[in-house]
Amino acid sequence: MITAHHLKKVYQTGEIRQEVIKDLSLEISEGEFISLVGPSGSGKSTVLNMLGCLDTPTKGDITINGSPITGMNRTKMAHFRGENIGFIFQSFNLIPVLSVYENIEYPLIMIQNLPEEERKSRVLTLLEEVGMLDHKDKTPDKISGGQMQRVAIARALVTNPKIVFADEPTANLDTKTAHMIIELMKKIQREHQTTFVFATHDEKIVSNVDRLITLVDGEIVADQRMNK
Ligand SMILES: Nc1ncnc2c1ncn2[C@@H]1O[C@H](COP(=O)(O)OP(=O)(O)OP(=O)(O)O)[C@@H](O)[C@H]1O
Repeated sequence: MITAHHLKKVYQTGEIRQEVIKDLSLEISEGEFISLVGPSGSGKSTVLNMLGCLDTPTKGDITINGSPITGMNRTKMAHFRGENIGFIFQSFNLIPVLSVYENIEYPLIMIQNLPEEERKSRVLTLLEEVGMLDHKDKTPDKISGGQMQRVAIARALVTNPKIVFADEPTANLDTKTAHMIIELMKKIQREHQTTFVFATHDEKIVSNVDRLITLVDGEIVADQRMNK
């Protein structure tokens, strides 16, 4: 479903040139639940952003669901991302002036011709699924961090993406809430066959993954499939 071949990423900031990813190849199958671990600065976010169409590699090719995404122009890529990919961020990135319901509904505004009833039904189903139906009219400042991340998960899923990337989704949460968030993502992966790829520092919270990819200095140093 995702194939990345010989990815290279160089950041150029003024005079400083930093080769963060040198030569990374990776294949991800449909429905996998993958954790990308590694020390700070090892390139986890860079890899997620490239696979998730938020950034482009300096060199190399990425194909998602048979579509070559490297080479797409920005508009085409944004469109592709909107239809195929969900994102969850460390800092939740909810819109403060919108209610929980409206935050989840927001990505659907980008999808034209979606009947009002379908829109409403998707949002309500997800609110139920992430356990936030009772809080649907609150603004983000009235709910806890764990609840904000539940809303962000629902928002990432509302477009029915086949792939969800999560960048340190539990970093701002206590250990118990972090476990609950991972369990929730796992449940959604089981029920919807959504592919999840999440980056984390914390190997303790990844006991439930199918596959653990370890990155050091922009290179995959281990790629383990976990037996259950
Ligand atoms: N937009 C950018 N411009 C310049 N350098 C960048 C940029 N983004 C990341 N870097 C550098 O690339 C390296 C890898 O960063 P990246 O955020 O991908 O690592 P990470 O493993 O996700 O780290 P962390 O766990 O701290 O989030 C770091 O040295 C970082 O400073």
